[in-house]
Amino acid sequence: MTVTETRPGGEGAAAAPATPVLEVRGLDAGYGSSAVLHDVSLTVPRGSVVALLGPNGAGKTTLLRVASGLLRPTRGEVILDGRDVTRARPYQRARGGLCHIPEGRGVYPSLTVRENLVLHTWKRNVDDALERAVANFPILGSKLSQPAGELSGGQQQMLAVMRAYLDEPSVVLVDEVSMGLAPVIVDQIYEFLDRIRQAGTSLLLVEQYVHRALAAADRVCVLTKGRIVFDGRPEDVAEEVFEHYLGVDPNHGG
Ligand SMILES: Nc1ncnc2c1ncn2[C@@H]1O[C@H](COP(=O)(O)OP(=O)(O)OP(=O)(O)O)[C@@H](O)[C@H]1O
Repeated sequence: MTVTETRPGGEGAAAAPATPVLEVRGLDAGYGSSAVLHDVSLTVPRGSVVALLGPNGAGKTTLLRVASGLLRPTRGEVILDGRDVTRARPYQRARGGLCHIPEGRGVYPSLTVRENLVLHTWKRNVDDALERAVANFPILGSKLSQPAGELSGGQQQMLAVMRAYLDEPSVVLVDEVSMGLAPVIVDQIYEFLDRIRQAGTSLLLVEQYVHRALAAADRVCVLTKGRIVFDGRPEDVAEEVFEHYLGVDPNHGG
């Protein structure tokens, strides 16, 4: 185990254990006159992993953007740790315990690996943070002085996901973390996310590999054309949902 501490659940007093760490209720959102999300509600129970699945263009990234405050909904609420943050700015939600790891490599390419890590040590001792990063992803240890832009895609993703540990969030939104990566690297990143989860952090995962997401998740929400069409346990996802909405064989691959 390289991540062992229990998460405090962000700034201020932690909410009661039964309070979901994140809830969105009745969200409508879009871009200009283009409506994307329609009456979307979703709950991330404390300590759980929720997989948000759905076809391309369904609105998964849009939902994460609304949850983290990058996009203002036209209707509905976002509740973080029992507090209504619908009107809160992204940095206020970050201070409240929400960490958003966006699609693509969320690193500063011209800064060194060390500098990228140190940017996320506002809650931590720098030496401890570097040590933890290297313990989780040893390859980063030999690259601390290199610009992050010179790392491979997988190494950049390792660096990006370290925020899920360094920021000490209560909930992490992870968007397409596997995109374009070799399966062996994806395995390492999922092992890291599992350690984060075991330490008490909740996760909302958008993932293109349906079966990998189902294996990691306690709960699954399927979004299609901006509407939730399934919300339940991974083992209860019906064949029809796999075939019609997710486009994968219920038993293999994907
Ligand atoms: N910045 C933007 N401006 C206008 N329309 C956008 C913008 N971002 C996304 N959209 C549109 O919103 C819809 C939902 O996009 P979104 O990226 O949320 O879907 P997604 O489910 O994450 O898709 P994917 O799996 O392909 O990443 C799409 O029709 C997309 O074209």
